[in-house]
Amino acid sequence: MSPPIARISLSDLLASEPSACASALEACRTHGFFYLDLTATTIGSSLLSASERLLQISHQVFDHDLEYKTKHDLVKGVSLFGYKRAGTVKSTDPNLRPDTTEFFNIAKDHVHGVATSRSYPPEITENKELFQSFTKDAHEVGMLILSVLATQLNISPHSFTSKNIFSKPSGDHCRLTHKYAHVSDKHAIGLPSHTDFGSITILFNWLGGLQIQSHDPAKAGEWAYVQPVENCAIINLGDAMVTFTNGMLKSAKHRVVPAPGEQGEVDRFSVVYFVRPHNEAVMETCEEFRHLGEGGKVAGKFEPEGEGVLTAGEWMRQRAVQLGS
Ligand SMILES: O=C(O)CCC(=O)C(=O)O
Ligand SMILES: [Fe+2]
Repeated sequence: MSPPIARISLSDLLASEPSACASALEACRTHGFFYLDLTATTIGSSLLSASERLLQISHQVFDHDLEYKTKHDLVKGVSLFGYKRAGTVKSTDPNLRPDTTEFFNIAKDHVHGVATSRSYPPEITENKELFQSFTKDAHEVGMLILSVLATQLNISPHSFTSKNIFSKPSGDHCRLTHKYAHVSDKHAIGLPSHTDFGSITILFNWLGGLQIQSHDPAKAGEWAYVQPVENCAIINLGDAMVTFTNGMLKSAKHRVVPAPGEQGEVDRFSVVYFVRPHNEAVMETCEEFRHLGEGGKVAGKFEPEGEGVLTAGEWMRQRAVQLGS
């Protein structure tokens, strides 16, 4: 079966290769998801090796008992950084199945000293340099993709990157996830259907289970697996890009289910970086897309409460209570 999303080479994007840049735009206008092949680039190799080391750290940190992990709990409705135990994500699953995934969310601002840090377990604090390089590289790849998309849309290449400045306080974070093996509760779901909140997500996983909704008209509404591909990250856009482009670019719904066959019987890990607009960025449609009218009202888009235009910081405070992504 052919993969449901395109595979685009980072090296081609770095070289502004026209067909790769056009494919990135096409992928973001349709699925909002694509594979990014990281081979043959310095930054890609460094991200791949960092993701492997973060996978090892995930094994260690999640192996502790719940009491150890919950000492570093995130505070629902206040901050999304820290530990989230399994079963606490707002459920959007039609059968209300509990999620079986625990997270550690590690703020970019905490590892780079942009904001005062919070408590994290020693497995995380003792590897600060790794978290620093991973977050910096992942953000840089995110900025490359955002500038490719802007250029392809014939707007200033800085239109999106200027809303995601690394050195400014933001909700950017690295997430380590662990889904328990699917043996105890056959009915459980890994992560219920959601869209990501920010601008762009860079995802590393090693086992199947991630699904997006099929874009094949014959299979409308059906879920399709996006399998891990060696040396590739999975890229997807979040709701902020839907707002900035008035729905021209998509943030696709996705979920994690137990992988089919033997893969479902083992623990599953993923390493994620979420690029989010910096806190003071204004969450409004860029001028160039205003003529699209109501096009921005697409399924899955986060609709904040309240009148007027909000900043990303205010958006995030509202979204924090949902604890999705
Ligand atoms: O683990 C995965 O493959 C996806 C994780 C995800 O969608 C999220 O953390 O928002
Ligand atoms: Fe997600």
